[in-house]
Amino acid sequence: MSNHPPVHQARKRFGQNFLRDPGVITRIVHAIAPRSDQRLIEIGPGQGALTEPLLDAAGALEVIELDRDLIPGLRVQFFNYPAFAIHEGDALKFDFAALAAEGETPGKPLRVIGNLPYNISTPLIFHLLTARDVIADMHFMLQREVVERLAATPGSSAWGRLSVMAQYYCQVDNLFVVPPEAFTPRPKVESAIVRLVPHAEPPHVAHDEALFGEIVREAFGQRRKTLRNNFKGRLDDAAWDVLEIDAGRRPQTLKVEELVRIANHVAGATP
Ligand SMILES: C[S@@+](CC[C@H](N)C(=O)[O-])C[C@H]1O[C@@H](n2cnc3c(N)ncnc32)[C@H](O)[C@@H]1O
Repeated sequence: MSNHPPVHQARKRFGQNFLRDPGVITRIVHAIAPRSDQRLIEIGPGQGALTEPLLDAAGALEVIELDRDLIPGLRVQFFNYPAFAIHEGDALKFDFAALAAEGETPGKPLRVIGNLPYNISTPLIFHLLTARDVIADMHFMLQREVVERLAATPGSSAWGRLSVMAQYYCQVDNLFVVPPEAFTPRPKVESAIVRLVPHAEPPHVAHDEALFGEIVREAFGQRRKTLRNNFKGRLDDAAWDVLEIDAGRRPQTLKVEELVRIANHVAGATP
């Protein structure tokens, strides 16, 4: 059992919407299924809605919290848990690879969890993807629309750069929707829980991942244009023939594997 935290006024600039619904909290913890031999990292513990059941299940937990005013409350609340640690700071700048290399179990992959502030969710996911080698999996509560983009399939309206980059590096599962009433204060939009599990090896390997990222950005830069127009400076009709991709298609229809094929062709063609 934890101690009772002091009263805190939710702050908009830190994207604070605190989870209050015990049924939703149980469902999230159940989906994560934490175990005592795992290294759990929670981003943005807030007032500990997820922290407490995660700690009870795993026995150990580290949190990263940016709002300094929440830190004393967390210290009081989890005073009785010896294996609870707080990292004060910005998760967007946090070195997850260095964290995984240190501590009592260096090298143990991290399980990252967070009910994330909506304003930082996409950059934070891109930041975490750079540390994917030290991450076992990630479970996030995000704006429902962002989860739908992460887990989209080619051809759908939600399919875009975020879907491609997430699915290049991870298996992505849209788990369930969480209504605004589950939080205080209530957000204006619906939320959803997503699971991202980094692939040990990407199923389709881009030889130059930075170039792959550029190609994906260019592909979706102007969605209404055909591939021929979007890649005018890079690929001519002969190249599209070699790639066996119809240059009259829209970027929205491209699969991850096709984007990898384009990037690898461009990489090969670049002197
Ligand atoms: C949506 S609230 C979730 C709070 C709590 N986990 C819950 O479910 O009730 C987001 C939390 O992330 C924290 N936060 C915001 N920006 C952050 C950042 N860049 N790095 C770490 N924590 C951040 C906020 O202060 C807040 O505690």
